[in-house]
Amino acid sequence: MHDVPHEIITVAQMYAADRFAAEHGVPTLNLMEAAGRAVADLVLRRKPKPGPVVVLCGPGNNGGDGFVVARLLKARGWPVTVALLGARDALKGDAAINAGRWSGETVPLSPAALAGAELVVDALYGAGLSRLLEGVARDTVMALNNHTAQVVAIDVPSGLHGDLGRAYDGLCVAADATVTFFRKKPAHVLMPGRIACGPVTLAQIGIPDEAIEAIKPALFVNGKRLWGRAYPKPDPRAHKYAHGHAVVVSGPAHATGAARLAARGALRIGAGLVSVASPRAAVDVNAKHLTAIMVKPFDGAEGLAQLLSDKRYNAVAIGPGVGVGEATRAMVYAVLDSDRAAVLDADALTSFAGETEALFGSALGKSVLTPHEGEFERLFPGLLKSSSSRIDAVRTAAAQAGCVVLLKGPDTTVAAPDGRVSINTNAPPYLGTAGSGDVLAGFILGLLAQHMEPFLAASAAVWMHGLAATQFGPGLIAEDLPEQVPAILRRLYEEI
Ligand SMILES: NC(=O)C1=CN([C@@H]2O[C@H](COP(=O)(O)OP(=O)(O)OC[C@H]3O[C@@H](n4cnc5c(N)ncnc54)[C@H](O)[C@@H]3O)[C@@H](O)[C@H]2O)[C@@H](O)CC1
Ligand SMILES: Nc1ncnc2c1ncn2[C@@H]1O[C@H](COP(=O)(O)OP(=O)(O)O)[C@@H](O)[C@H]1O
Ligand SMILES: [K+]
Repeated sequence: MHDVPHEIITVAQMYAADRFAAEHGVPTLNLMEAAGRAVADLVLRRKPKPGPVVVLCGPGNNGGDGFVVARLLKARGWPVTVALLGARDALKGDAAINAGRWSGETVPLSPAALAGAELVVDALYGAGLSRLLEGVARDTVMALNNHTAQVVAIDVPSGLHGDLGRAYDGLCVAADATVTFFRKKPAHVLMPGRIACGPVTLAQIGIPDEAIEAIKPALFVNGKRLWGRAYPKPDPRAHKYAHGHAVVVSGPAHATGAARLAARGALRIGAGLVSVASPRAAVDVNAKHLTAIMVKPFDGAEGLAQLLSDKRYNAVAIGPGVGVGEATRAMVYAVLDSDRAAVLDADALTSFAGETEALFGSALGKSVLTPHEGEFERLFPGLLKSSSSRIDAVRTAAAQAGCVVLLKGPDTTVAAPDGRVSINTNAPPYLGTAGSGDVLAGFILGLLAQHMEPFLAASAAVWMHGLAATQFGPGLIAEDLPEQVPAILRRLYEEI
């Protein structure tokens, strides 16, 4: 398994990690030296030939890191200028010490200081900046974002808030690459911060790893490190029922494709058997288009309840294509009453707009809700806007619903009611194509059928979905996604 740490820590937790290091005998000055060295190393990797560098240094420790970078690059013969925000004698602590060790050219920060730079190191502010950029810092960042120099940001692109994943008023440095320390912060994975960072390098600078055990983060980059150990693996003793029997509820005769996309996703990801529960009037069309997947006729919510009384069906997905209204609400209750692991998606969510109290009051514990932003707004009106970040919004939603909630998007966020949250970073924009969400519901369903717990199943499915899209590439349509799974699984089984 790859060993880039997957925990994400908040700004407050980062300060706690610093304190932990200091209490365990690691001088903060050493951390700053190692941080600056990691940044200088990245600069040398990105630009092997020396050229004019301007280091923008701010008034805090981020600026202190900048002074270290300036010194290390100058020592290798690079032409380096430091552009300092504020007075040099206003610097404190380790930053002041490193400013004292800088013997090169220092000019006041201004847009003019960027002239001639081929590379700019952004050491103005770190992840803890709790206000918008103002004055000369603002003017310089605006000039920098229109400049041709490549930009390497220290910790975060200045102006970006580490916990929120955005700048207060939208203005932050647009970096070509970012180096951060110890663990990623939310800003490195949430949109639009992720774009402002460019590729993020995680540098270990001497903070003991035990600090993570003390901090106990509940936020994770979605990936194998999070769910690899829980992922269902081939077992020579198993038979198809050991891999679960997944059911997807089909819509009426004119809207059956979505259910079949989900069903195929569930089958490809390894459910032992998959059935499409089909309204009788849609049996013909479903049967014509399905082979390995079975068709099970039913009528109405009562019929669905009767069907699900067969204990061999252990996971159910409902929503894609089923239509909005009372009939769907009744079917959702039939699914929840059956006490199976469940995926509630699309119309199964929209049908509860304005009536969420009853839904959240029922036994949702084994369910995963998979809204996109529109559906999320219908279920949790105003929550996205009133929350400080997407992480807080989805975490609150999961606590309110009492089950796993997955908010789709380029930074798909999955939250469990116990507070765990994963953020996905591998999804390409061409996933925004009709029916890709239906396949995602099927992937989750297939993993639930294989007895994975809902938070890890949902997270793993999101990651597989993103990788399937990346692997197929541009031109993707929803049908392509399940067909990418075999190649992904072949590699995955070797890695977990
Ligand atoms: N965490 C770590 O383990 C390490 C962190 N280092 C660096 O330290 C940085 C964090 O240092 P700092 O906490 O000094 O952060 P900054 O360097 O972002 O500076 C904060 C400064 O900005 C100003 N500021 C921020 N918010 C303000 C507000 N609301 N109102 C007024 N002024 C405000 C203040 O002057 C404050 O001193 C990180 O970004 C990283 O670059 C490194 O030195 C190495 C070790
Ligand atoms: N810009 C984007 N980048 C990455 N993934 C995206 C983007 N836009 C949409 N997606 C993904 O595409 C899928 C769309 O699902 P959904 O909105 O339910 O559509 P549909 O109902 O057509 O299947 C989700 O998994 C979502 O995360
Ligand atoms: K910075």
